[in-house]
Amino acid sequence: METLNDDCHVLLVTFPGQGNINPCIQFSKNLIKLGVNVTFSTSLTAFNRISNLPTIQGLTFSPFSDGFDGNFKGSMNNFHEFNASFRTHGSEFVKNIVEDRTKQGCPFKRIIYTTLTAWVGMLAKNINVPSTFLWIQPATVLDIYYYFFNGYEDSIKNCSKDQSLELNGLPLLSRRDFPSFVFADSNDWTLVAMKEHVELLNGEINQRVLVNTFDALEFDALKVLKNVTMLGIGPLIPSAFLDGNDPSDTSFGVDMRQDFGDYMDYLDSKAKESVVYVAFGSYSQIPNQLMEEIAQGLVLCKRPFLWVIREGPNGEKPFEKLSCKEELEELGKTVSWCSQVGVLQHPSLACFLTHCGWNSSMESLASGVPLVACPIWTDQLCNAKLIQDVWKTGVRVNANDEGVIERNEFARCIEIVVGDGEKGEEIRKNAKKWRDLAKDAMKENGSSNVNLKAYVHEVLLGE
Ligand SMILES: O=c1ccn([C@@H]2O[C@H](COP(=O)(O)OP(=O)(O)O[C@H]3O[C@H](CO)[C@@H](O)[C@H](O)[C@H]3O)[C@@H](O)[C@H]2O)c(=O)[nH]1
Repeated sequence: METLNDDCHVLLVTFPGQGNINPCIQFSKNLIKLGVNVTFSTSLTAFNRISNLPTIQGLTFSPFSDGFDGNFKGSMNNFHEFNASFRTHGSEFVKNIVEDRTKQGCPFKRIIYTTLTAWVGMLAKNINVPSTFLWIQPATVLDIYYYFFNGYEDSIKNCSKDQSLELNGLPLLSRRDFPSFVFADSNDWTLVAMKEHVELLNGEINQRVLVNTFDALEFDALKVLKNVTMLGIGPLIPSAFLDGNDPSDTSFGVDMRQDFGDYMDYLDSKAKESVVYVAFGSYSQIPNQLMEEIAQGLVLCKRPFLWVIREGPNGEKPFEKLSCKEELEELGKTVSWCSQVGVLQHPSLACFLTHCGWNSSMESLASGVPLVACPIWTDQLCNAKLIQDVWKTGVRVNANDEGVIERNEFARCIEIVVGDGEKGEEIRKNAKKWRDLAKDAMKENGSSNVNLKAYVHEVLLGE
């Protein structure tokens, strides 16, 4: 590790979701290894839910009030209002902390802002502080928003179910492959946030945008934006699972839910590559009907499973509503939260039935675990396309004519991925290939490591 240098101190602001905080924490650890100090900020609503913040030299946590402090339930129930409040309070906070540090004679070198917080980039411009955008979804998804807001809105919105759209640098995309936000109302805050990101990018020249991906994974997609340089600096997952240089770095360390740790014995007791792991990230609540079909699909497969079933924001217990509870209890195990990066490394894992959140996608890719892709919304739809058709590390479930993904479909896809057929063999081989390439990217001379070092030396230390 290089010597920490307080002249090189950045402020990192992120949206307060687990799927945002995890990669940002890992990014901070990687910056610190290169001698950069990081002040990490997001809202108190998130911080109040993390029971044990990690102590890392060079990392300072600086949460701010978002108007919903301590009221996680309230924030989840009214997301639009929460985001507006987060943004107003956050803008005040960023202005004040930047001013304070400048007055103290140790100004921030840069503000780093992430997906969904373009307002931080806009504010940085207004107060004349340089900023960098860290995009924590695939480059392909950023490219799609870039095309969407630069002349392709109608072609994308009008792309029908049976049509494919050709966009330079991207695979052929059909309607179901686009991030769902592009079909949202133009006033929807998620689409507005993406528009702000693209407008900021349109106004940049020669800036670097950091992306949680790696060169080999999205070689062409990383070249789509012409006026800025996209740099793959991922996968942003604990380094023990990648370069192995720091065996103690085995978790993000910032879980917002309690991990009871009672599943490793279960995994230990199972045969090699036998367990189906099921999890849908940290945010989406799965509709009851979908839960039931997944449950029945697992019963049909008769394979051991580990299924993360989170409580709803109002304390709902979705497992209790399933009609096949007893059969499920005999076949496998459910938990309310787990250390997913740890679980994905376990030799007993056969496949991961996932919603294709980008962190889950990268974590499984870096662990060589093949996927059954069941995307729900946002980037997950595009991620599923990349998983099935570009990297060929999994299969995507299909809905029937009524839009229902049936139990037989879940069973069919799981069997393809873990069964003896040729397709399963190919998928498992690809999963191992991409795992090795992900690890290569994070090695000393790997592309992501070289890209991050160049950013730190040329942009942060060189300023
Ligand atoms: O039991 C669990 C379940 C999840 N996780 C972790 O939680 C994170 C979940 O992230 P992700 O897979 O990306 O899902 P979401 O939480 O749904 O993430 C949101 O944010 C992502 C980044 O912008 C988007 O790609 C997703 O679509 C969006 O839903 C991952 O690091 C997981 O390892 C655990 O540690 N334990």
